Amino acid sequence: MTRKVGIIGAGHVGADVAFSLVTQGLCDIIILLDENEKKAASQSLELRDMASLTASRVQVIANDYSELHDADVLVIAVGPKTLLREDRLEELAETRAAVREVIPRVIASGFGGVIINITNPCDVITQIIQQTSGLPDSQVFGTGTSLDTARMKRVVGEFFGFDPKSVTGYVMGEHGESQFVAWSTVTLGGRPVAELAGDRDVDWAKMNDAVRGGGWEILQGKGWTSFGIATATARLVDAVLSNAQSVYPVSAWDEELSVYIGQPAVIGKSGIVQTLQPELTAYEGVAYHSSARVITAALKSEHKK
Ligand SMILES: NC(=O)c1ccc[n+]([C@@H]2O[C@H](COP(=O)([O-])OP(=O)(O)OC[C@H]3O[C@@H](n4cnc5c(N)ncnc54)[C@H](O)[C@@H]3O)[C@@H](O)[C@H]2O)c1
Repeated sequence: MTRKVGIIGAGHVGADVAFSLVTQGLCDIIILLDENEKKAASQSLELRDMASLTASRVQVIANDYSELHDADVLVIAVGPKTLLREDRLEELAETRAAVREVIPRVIASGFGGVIINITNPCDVITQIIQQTSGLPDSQVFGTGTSLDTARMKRVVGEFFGFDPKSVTGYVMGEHGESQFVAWSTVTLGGRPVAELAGDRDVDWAKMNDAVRGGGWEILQGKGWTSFGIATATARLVDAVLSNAQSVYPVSAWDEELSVYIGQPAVIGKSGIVQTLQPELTAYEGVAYHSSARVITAALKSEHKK
């Protein structure tokens, strides 16, 4: 069976997602789309240059929306004119307009696969994509707190001197300023971090800030972030293509709060199989609800103008 993946937005993030998929041989065909057609064509040409060097063959096609009709997965990575903003919500006016322009074209192609959204503000844009597409909410999800969770694993792993892969647990809530590390879920080798810290004086709030501020720190130096999110997205694309039933922290629909928000969810071939709300402490529960309010307020902000 041919595994076909579309990517809209051939900038830093979209191109690095394609690069990850090609180098890891995770799909057979990539459709790269961008309003800057020259850029999408160049990116695809460079990716095709890799064909003789990678283990498996991946076909890359540029700028043809009609090719999406039988794609299994579509990654949204369109961006605003400038990325240098500390709060991702500031991208909303531009990125909302961009997805409202591209999604009807996607649906017109006959696309019926799973949409994975990266574009910021991720949770808000994911909801707009779902509403605009008319696809079931399980078939549309965002990368959400995947990247923040990877950052948390780096911060915690480096603090305790462990491989970040040995850290389990989740960052939850908005992929933005109101996110929080759900410390009660974080373990190292099965032991809760608080227990492992023992008598050490750990500044948990500072660690939380290091996780939340990680993206801004990178943006200030290089102007964009892409390696982490591209790697996380490649894992999610693979989870859909292989019907993995794996758990990832993504922006999934919360039925009770009527909002897309970062939480652990099981990913399979039709998208979200189920969400798995961990048992949070009272403090974390409050943080989750207040983060949901931030996302909802951003969604409603358009109607106030
Ligand atoms: N969710 C996450 O964890 C995460 C991490 C990093 C970046 N991002 C977000 O990803 C997005 C892309 O970032 P980037 O660094 O690749 O930006 P970029 O400027 O390098 O690329 C964005 C691309 O989108 C294209 N584009 C804009 N409007 C379009 C439209 N209507 N149709 C087709 N193409 C369009 C642009 O031409 C450009 O090539 C941003 O919103 C950024 O904030 C999210």
